[in-house]
Amino acid sequence: MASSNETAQDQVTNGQTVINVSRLRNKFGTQVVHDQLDFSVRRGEVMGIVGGSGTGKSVLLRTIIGLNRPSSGLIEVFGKDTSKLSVREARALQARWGVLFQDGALFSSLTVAQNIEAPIKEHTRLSKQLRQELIDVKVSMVGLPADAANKYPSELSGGMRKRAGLARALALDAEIVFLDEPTAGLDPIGAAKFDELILELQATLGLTVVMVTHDLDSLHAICDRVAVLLNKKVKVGTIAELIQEPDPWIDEYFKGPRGRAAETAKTHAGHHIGKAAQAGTAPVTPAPTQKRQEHLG
Ligand SMILES: Nc1ncnc2c1ncn2[C@@H]1O[C@H](COP(=O)(O)OP(=O)(O)OP(=O)(O)O)[C@@H](O)[C@H]1O
Repeated sequence: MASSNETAQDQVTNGQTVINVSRLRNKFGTQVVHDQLDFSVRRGEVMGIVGGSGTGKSVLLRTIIGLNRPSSGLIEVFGKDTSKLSVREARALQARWGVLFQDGALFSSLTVAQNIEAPIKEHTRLSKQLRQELIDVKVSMVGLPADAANKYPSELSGGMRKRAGLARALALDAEIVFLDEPTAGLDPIGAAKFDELILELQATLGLTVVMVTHDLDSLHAICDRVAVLLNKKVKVGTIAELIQEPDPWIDEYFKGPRGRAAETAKTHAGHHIGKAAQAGTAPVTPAPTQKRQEHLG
C-alpha cells in the first residue's frame, strides 16, 4: 500500500490537495483543543476558517505552518510531511507560503519596502536592484501607492498596513497565503476592498488562500468553502452545505441576523468586484470557477 505521503503527493500532482491534516491532536496542559481533526485544502481555493472563541482557529493555522508542534497527527503541505523535513527542506517549503497575521504583521522599525525585502533577502540571493524591482511590483500589486514603500507602518492607515502585510506575505510568489482575521479592524468599505484584493490575487496568481475570519461578509464574498471548528473537530463545506448541518452553533452563526444580512450583502460584493473588472481596475483574471460565479451572484 502506498504511504500516506505518496498519496498526498499524488493528489497534489492531480491538482487536488495542497494541505492535508489527519488525526490532528493539540493539547495544552489538560486542555484538548483539537482531537482527531481531519482537514484538507485544495489548490486554488479560498478556505475560510470559523468557530467560536477559543475553538482553535489560530492554533490550527500555527500548526500547519509549523509554529506549533502538535501532540499527534499528520500535517502534509504540498505532499510533504512537515514533521520530517530537514532544515533546508523546511526553509524551501516556507518560501512557498506567505502569512499575514492580525497583529505583528510588519516590523514597525522598518519601512514598508524593507519589510517586503526581508523575506526576499532571507530566501534568495537577488541583487539589490532586482530586490528593488520586486518590491515595486509587490507594492503596486496590493494596490498601494508607490510612495507608501518608504513609509513606516505607523505612518499608514489600518487598511494600508494590511495591504503592506499582504505584499510582504507574497514577496516570494507564495502559492498559499494564510490570513488570520485580515479584515479585523477595517471599516466595512475597507474590508470589502481587501476582500476584493484577495479575490483578484487568488484569480490572477492561482493562490490558495486559508483565512481565519469572523467576518461573515468575507465568508460570503470570497470563500469557496468554509471550515467550522466545533467540538475539537472540523466540518467543511460550502455555506449552502453547512447550513444543512443540524448543529446549533452553525445554525445561529449562518442563519442569525448577521448571517442573513451578510448573505443579502453578497450580491453587492459581486457587483462591486464585477464593476472593478469592467472598469479595468482589476488585474487580468482567468475565467472564474463555477463556484466563484455562484459567490459573485
Ligand atoms: N501556546 C499556548 N499555550 C497554552 N494554551 C494555548 C496556546 N495557544 C493557544 N492556547 C489555547 O488554545 C485555545 C485555542 O486558541 P486559539 O487562539 O486557536 O483560539 P481561536 O479559535 O483562534 O480564538 P479567537 O477567535 O478568540 O481568536 C485557547 O483556549 C487558548 O488559550
